[in-house]
Amino acid sequence: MTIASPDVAVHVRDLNKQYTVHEKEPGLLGSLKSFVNRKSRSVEAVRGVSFDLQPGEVVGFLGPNGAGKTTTLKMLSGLLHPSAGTARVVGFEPRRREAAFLKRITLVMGQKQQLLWDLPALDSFLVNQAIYEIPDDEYHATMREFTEVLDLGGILKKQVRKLSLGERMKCELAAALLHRPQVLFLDEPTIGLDVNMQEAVRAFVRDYNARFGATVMLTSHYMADVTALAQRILVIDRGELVFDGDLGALAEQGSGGKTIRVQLRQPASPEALAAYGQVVSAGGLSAELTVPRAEVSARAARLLADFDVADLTVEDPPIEAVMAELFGGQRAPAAPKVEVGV
Ligand SMILES: Nc1ncnc2c1ncn2[C@@H]1O[C@H](COP(=O)(O)OP(=O)(O)OP(=O)(O)O)[C@@H](O)[C@H]1O
Repeated sequence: MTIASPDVAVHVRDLNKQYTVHEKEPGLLGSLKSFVNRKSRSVEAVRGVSFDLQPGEVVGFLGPNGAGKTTTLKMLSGLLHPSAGTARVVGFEPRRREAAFLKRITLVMGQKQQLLWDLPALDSFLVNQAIYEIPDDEYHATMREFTEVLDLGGILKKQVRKLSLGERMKCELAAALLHRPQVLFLDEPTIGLDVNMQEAVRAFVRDYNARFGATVMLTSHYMADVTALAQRILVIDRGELVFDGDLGALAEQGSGGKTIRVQLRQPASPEALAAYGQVVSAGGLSAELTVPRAEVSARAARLLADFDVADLTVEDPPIEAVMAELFGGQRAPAAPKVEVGV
């Protein structure tokens, strides 16, 4: 059933996805064995996930490899049917893939290409114009904007196969957003790109969000993407949502301390600073210390009292450090259920 005029952009309740994986031992004998005694394994990729995204929100969707991010985004785009639970995106049930729904969303997968390989990107854009029934004037206006913002001028007429990865990704983004979707599911949109190109993609997404009030759900292994774009973070681990909050609150999850950076007017030795925290770097007039979270104020006050301090800042640990702490351990994946069938 389709629900019109939603208050929330994305509504997810108790979403589950199980994959059934058939297993076969290697070689001819393995093939014969699987013929008479087929083994299948059920993988619970997404388990009981619930969240709502408000219109215009930009949300970072993080988690270790195999956590269930792509599976969730595919369910929200209607490419996969949930095994159980509810998903509504701008009021539509994604699995139905209604035309009105597809016009409002897009899914960009950094690892998969959607452009026609042997043709110039411009031809793919025209195909998308026809698919999404974009009126000519809107198409030309959007193309003008995207060409300028993404600097597509010199590459639109080149065969896609001859584009660099960065150039191709810019064209992929333009093609995927040509119909001005309200909800963007971006799965690793900057993967493999150099830092300049990553920044260009980020700037484009930020600008699109600001101008069209689009809702964005973004996965990325580059934390800079997430910290630059997302106000809110969802963390999924082994199929379950384990965190939903802002970046600062995520940093609190780690046991690591905060970073105090000081700029001094008189040089101080690392030994002198060691009494105030764990010295990460020191030398001359600047120093960086890690201090236990609970003692930040007291240590900062002592530093200000004991040294001639020109500047002092307190920062959360880099989000990479928090994620590495949360997921760095080589934990076994959720124990799969093994089913033996004939
Ligand atoms: N088509 C499939 N058939 C069977 N199992 C699958 C399939 N796709 C994904 N899985 C399994 O589901 C789990 C979740 O995979 P998913 O791709 O959603 O994770 P992810 O968080 O996107 O990982 P990554 O960051 O590595 O891309 C993994 O255990 C994966 O092996």
